[in-house]
Amino acid sequence: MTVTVRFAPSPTGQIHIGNARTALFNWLFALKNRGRFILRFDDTDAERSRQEYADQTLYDLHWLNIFPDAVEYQSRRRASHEEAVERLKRSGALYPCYETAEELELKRKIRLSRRLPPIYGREGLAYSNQDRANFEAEGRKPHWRFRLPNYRRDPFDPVRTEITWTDIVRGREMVDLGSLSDPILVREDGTYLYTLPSVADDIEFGITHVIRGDDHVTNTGVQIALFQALGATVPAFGHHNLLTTATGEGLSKRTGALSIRSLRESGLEPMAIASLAVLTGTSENVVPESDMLKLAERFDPAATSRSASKFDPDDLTNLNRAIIQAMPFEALRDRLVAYGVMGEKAEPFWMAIKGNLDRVQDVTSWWKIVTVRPEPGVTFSAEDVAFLREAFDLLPEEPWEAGTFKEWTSAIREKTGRKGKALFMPLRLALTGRESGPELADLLPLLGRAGTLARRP
Ligand SMILES: Nc1ncnc2c1ncn2[C@@H]1O[C@H](COP(=O)(O)OP(=O)(O)OP(=O)(O)O)[C@@H](O)[C@H]1O
Repeated sequence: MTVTVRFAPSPTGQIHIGNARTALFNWLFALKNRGRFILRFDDTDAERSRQEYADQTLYDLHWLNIFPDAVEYQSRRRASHEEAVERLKRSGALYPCYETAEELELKRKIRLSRRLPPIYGREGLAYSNQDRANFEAEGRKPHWRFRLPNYRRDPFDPVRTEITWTDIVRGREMVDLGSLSDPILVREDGTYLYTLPSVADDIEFGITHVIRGDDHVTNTGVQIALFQALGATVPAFGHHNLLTTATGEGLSKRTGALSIRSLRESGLEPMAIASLAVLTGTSENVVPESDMLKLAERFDPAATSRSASKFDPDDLTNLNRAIIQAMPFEALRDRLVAYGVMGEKAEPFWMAIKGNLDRVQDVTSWWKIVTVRPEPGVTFSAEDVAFLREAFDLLPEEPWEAGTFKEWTSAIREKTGRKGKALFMPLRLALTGRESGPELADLLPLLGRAGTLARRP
């Protein structure tokens, strides 16, 4: 059987780094198992769902190097959901209830006062045809609840209501259906809650593994029961921990915090984001992987920790730096052109500069420093000006070789008696206008003799 997974966001905002974690867990699982990855938009909430968010999600996934085998929209699958509802009604697994929200609240209070669990008492199951006709005559419309099964292991065992499964991420898991109300699957107005379309579509698309955030663990107990009630094979389930902001707040598509779009627009590399989204909150070291197949090799869902994991933007910058440093010039040539970095100096410039960049876009300022002039703002003491003038006068004639910089600084040391920081910092400031940056030995050939002398104070 082909492994088939799905990522099922609601198109109600910009997907964030936590959603990307779910998408990547599924994508890497599919890659590892040569399986299929379906992107399913859970867009049955017509009020909040928007096509532009769906389009944006697909764009974000492509940018992260996730390429769905199929894209589906739940809103276009109503007929298939209705068919599942009819089957459940026929088998008695779905039953009509007529209580208003106030009546339900009152019942809940009464059960609590009697020290019974505050769950729905299944009164709807007891209605006669006449009761139902009376409710309808009052103008009430039914909502439909799914009768959760009670399991009896053998006739001598008490009734068991636990559903267990072996979670791909968390190991042995159990949900006690006895502690839950029979869930409403169809509202009074005929619209569906999340559970039914989700299970009906998982069945129809042949989903073999449902991998998602642990906000769904309890849903899974109910959903397994629903798969069974619909006579379908129950897929395997995996629930990974959720990501939070660095200060521990939850993420939501509606706020736009840590959205993939904002991370992309801030100039981060997709593999830095993917590496962090997958490896953070696991027992794996968060080290950058430069392509998806390598990340897939590292990916082990069972290594994921159970508690929520804080997403630290500083980690992301460090990963980004490491990924940039490992990038061959060829892979970047076209992108650099877009920043104006081109010509014969482009490659040696990249090699000299790449270890100093947080983001690729930072090349612009360095390119200007190298090809035009240092950023203004440095003022030298009279003593340093004298030193620099002396130093620049010692600059060797061209042609230059690999050892030219060393030769120059040895001559400066000998003539001026300066060494270490006292020698190198004024040189660096004069050549680049900055206190830190690439090796001066690598920069010098880029400046050339004329360019270097032009920086003499
Ligand atoms: N913070 C998070 N960390 C990891 N996974 C998450 C996080 N938030 C949501 N997910 C997962 O992303 C998938 C898509 O979920 P959904 O579309 O409901 O997103 P959401 O961000 O939870 O929703 P909302 O639209 O309410 O902000 C689900 O599998 C869910 O478990």
